[in-house]
Amino acid sequence: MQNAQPRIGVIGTGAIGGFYGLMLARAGHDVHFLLRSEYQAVKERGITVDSMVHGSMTLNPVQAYQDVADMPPCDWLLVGTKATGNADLAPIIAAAAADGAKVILFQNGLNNEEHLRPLLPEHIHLIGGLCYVCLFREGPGLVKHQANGLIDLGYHSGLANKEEAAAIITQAAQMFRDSGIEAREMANIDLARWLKLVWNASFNGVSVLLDAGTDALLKNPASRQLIGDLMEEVVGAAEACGHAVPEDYAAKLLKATRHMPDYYPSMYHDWLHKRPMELDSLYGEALRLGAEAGFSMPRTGALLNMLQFVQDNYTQTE
Ligand SMILES: NC(=O)C1=CN([C@@H]2O[C@H](COP(=O)(O)OP(=O)(O)OC[C@H]3O[C@@H](n4cnc5c(N)ncnc54)[C@H](OP(=O)(O)O)[C@@H]3O)[C@@H](O)[C@H]2O)C=CC1
Ligand SMILES: CC(C)(CO)C(=O)C(=O)O
Repeated sequence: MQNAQPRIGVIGTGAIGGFYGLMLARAGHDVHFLLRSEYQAVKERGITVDSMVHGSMTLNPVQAYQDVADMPPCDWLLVGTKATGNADLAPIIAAAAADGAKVILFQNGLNNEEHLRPLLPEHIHLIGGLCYVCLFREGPGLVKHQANGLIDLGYHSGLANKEEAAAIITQAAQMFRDSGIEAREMANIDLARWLKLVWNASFNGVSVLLDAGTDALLKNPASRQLIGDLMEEVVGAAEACGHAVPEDYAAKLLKATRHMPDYYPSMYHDWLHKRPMELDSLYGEALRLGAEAGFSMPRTGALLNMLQFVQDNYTQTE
């Protein structure tokens, strides 16, 4: 049974979960937030998004939970955790989901839905969501929003037929648009993931290794060349896997990045705070799929090896 007003749950209230959840709540939706380390701070002071686009926005009080067992069953679930924790995600999603719930996986990388699907109950509709937004956590319950917000949404799997799946995506897109967020309906979620990866596989890892944001990386000819070459490699892999990438896609992304404020990607913040980086979903999966399609990605492979070294150093010394 769906509620008259759909109930929305946010699993993982960090930068992405905090921002999109707050935007939906601000538009009048009934939003419930699952938190972990920041639960107490959010219970006391709420969630604040300091946005360079919308100004400062605070949601207080917050319908916040520390234990998924206390959450009411939700019709929509927005998953804003890092892909590194996906092995533990399925029981949490299943516990928070109403019958026939629509679960939107707001994560970067490839094949996230592919790995999660077999672990989820059949009744759940699984949707991929790619967020073109610049956010980071400044402190407990405090999110900085620097730019953008567009979401690409595509149905991955569930009991819906083709028409029903398209209707679910239209409904999701409308819910975000009504809350002031641009949303596009994507017929092919795998293509949407590859397109997003062109930016993430290049900027995310290089920002960590060179300890630099987008402005510095684009200003220096050597790093600009490296970013461009990495982008072209991912475009090549996507095409080898059968995806039609728009013409001059890498050049267009580089141009769009010049118009963004100086930005340090989400992986940079993981490195800064010595958290696991999304190495497998951003790099490992692309290398595997590329290799299966007979496409070699030497630059991406080298980047992954260096990032693995960096991560091993800080995880093994703690
Ligand atoms: N930041 C951005 O601008 C963008 C990020 N993305 C993608 O979005 C995804 C989320 O990134 P982002 O929001 O930056 O990450 P954050 O680290 O800011 O947020 C992740 C949140 O998930 C919480 N969490 C993890 N596991 C659990 C759990 N088991 N129960 C409850 N909460 C949990 C974390 O809590 P805790 O603090 O306790 O660890 C944290 O609050 C990633 O895949 C990223 O690549 C995509 C586009 C842009
Ligand atoms: C491409 C970008 C900056 C969103 O626009 C992003 O996905 C990230 O920081 O991980």
